[in-house]
Amino acid sequence: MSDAFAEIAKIGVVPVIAIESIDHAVPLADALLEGGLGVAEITFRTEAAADVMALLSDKRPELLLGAGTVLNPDQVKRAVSAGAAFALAPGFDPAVVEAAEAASLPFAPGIMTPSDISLATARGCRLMKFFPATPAGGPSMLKNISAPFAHLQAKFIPTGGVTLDTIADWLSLPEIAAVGGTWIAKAEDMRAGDWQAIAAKARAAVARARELRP
Ligand SMILES: O=C(O)C(=O)C[C@H](O)[C@H](O)COP(=O)(O)O
Repeated sequence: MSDAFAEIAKIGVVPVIAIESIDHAVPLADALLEGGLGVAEITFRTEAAADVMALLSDKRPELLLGAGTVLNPDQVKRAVSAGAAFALAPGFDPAVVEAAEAASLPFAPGIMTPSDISLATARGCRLMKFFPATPAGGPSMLKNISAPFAHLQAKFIPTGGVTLDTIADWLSLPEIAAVGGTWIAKAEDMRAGDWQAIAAKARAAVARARELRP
């Protein structure tokens, strides 16, 4: 596993962020860091994503910066030029895996079925996003679909419906590297400039992860 992914597994929580304005970038990063959360997945769900990553890799290099919702090879390139240290996607697209490999960008594709895991592991992936984790069946679903791949040391980041209250259900499984989700940095908190709320949610998530993985 890459250094970036090993670090994510150590932290145990990845905030998934759809950031609407470049003006939110530094205050958001500072809120996460103040909460003790040194990682962020900036998703390509918004226009601002690439500029936000470029700004943060310059101004807040201490934050482990990843690109999320990477849906095509062009976004892999944009993530790399913006200084992202890793990338994730909601689904599995071999063209994206290939582009990430060519760019030496650690990449975790999304999976939801044994077939997805089969395709992704055959393509060399060992860390995968389990999306949408909660509606797809929660921890017991992941436990079952990942069992045949355990000998490959496949690990997962569940996202989709994960909250502070369900972190424990996930992190107690050995095949989980970390949990992810948008509950830490909500769009409405960023819009309202409520950075303290984000710092508090980051702090609570980190504390919960540490309780489970001291
Ligand atoms: O955007 C991506 O690349 C994704 O893979 C999906 C996100 O991680 C989930 O949509 C987060 O889900 P919530 O925490 O329930 O809001």
